[in-house]
Amino acid sequence: MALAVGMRVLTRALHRPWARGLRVAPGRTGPAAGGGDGVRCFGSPRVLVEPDPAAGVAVVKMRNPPVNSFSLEFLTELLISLEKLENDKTFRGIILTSDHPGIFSAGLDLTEMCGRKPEHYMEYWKAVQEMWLRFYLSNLVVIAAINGVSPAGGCLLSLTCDYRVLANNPKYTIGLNETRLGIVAPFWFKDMMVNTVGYRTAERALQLGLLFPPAEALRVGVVDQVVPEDQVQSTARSVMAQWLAIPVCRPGVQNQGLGRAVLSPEALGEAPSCLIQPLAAPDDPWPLDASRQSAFPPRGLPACLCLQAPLFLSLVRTLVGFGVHPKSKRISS
Ligand SMILES: CC/C=C\C/C=C\CCCC/C=C/C(=O)SCCNC(=O)CCNC(=O)[C@H](O)C(C)(C)COP(=O)(O)OP(=O)(O)OC[C@H]1O[C@@H](n2cnc3c(N)ncnc32)[C@H](O)[C@@H]1OP(=O)(O)O
Repeated sequence: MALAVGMRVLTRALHRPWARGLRVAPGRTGPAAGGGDGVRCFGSPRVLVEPDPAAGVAVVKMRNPPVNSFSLEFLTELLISLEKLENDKTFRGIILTSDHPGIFSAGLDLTEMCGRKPEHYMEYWKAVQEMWLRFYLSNLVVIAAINGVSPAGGCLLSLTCDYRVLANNPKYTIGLNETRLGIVAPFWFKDMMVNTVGYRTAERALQLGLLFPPAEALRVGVVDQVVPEDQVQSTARSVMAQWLAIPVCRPGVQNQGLGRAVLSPEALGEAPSCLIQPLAAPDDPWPLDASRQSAFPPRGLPACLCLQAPLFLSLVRTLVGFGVHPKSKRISS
């Protein structure tokens, strides 16, 4: 299904450039997550924050209908909310969830990735990287309460979290399905998966673009807990309490070196400029040999990405995931 929808979105974006405007969700106020008096929700059109100051926790709800895809506007708002919470010493942890049960996030907004100018790709890609880095390196404990389907970038976002609770609904699949869209997951997506589920499981999952239903997701370790749908939020809160009982939980982990396992100079900001590298750069450390050329375009590569072949190829070369050439087993760590 993800494949069909992905293709449909990409094709439509090419033909309906005018339809890419902002989707503004209505604002909302309400009681604090903890039910305390006088504490109001805040946030932005696409991100709702329900603070529970007494517990030191805020529930951050993604609300970018219809599928919480990562549009540039949404990423910007999400990062602003995170920064606000990080700068407010009241909070030590956040629970990341969807305001629209059924869909945690459809991942990157496919309409941001075709039919645009190179500057837009750079801006967009930078925002995607920043989202990843900021969540991954946050000094807040982040628990994902995954209350819906979570492919590709949606899965990546959850992988930045300290713990993942998934609702037990067979429709709520999770994984890095990029290859099914004819896209190669960037190396840092891949590294996050390797760190979470181990090399062999990640290798197979990325090559086949597997989306795991809850039981499988738990078995391979892409999520930490699967609970009945109506217990996702309460479980996330219990887990958070466990984490917050440790005085230096998240910074402590980073001090031990675990939190920076996949960081590299490329991840820290060079990728956008790599996006517009000439296709056959003379200093290419990994020249496009015949075997790899034959891998392009990958079967099922969306037409719009083919049209942007130079950009796409240099991106693929730079943001290495598993298996541009499936037998290469090239690991960029
Ligand atoms: C700058 C970089 C330049 C080039 C990039 C090249 C490579 C970089 C690779 C980076 C790695 C990529 C990571 C990603 O995250 S790619 C996105 C992958 N996502 C998916 O595969 C999910 C696709 N969607 C679905 O499977 C379903 O929509 C979903 C989430 C299961 C929900 O199903 P359902 O409730 O039935 O809803 P619909 O399918 O009817 O969808 C409703 C509506 O939303 C549109 N839509 C769905 N997904 C996306 C999306 N990712 N981006 C944008 N829009 C999306 C869908 O088309 C419908 O639109 P409509 O107008 O018909 O209402």
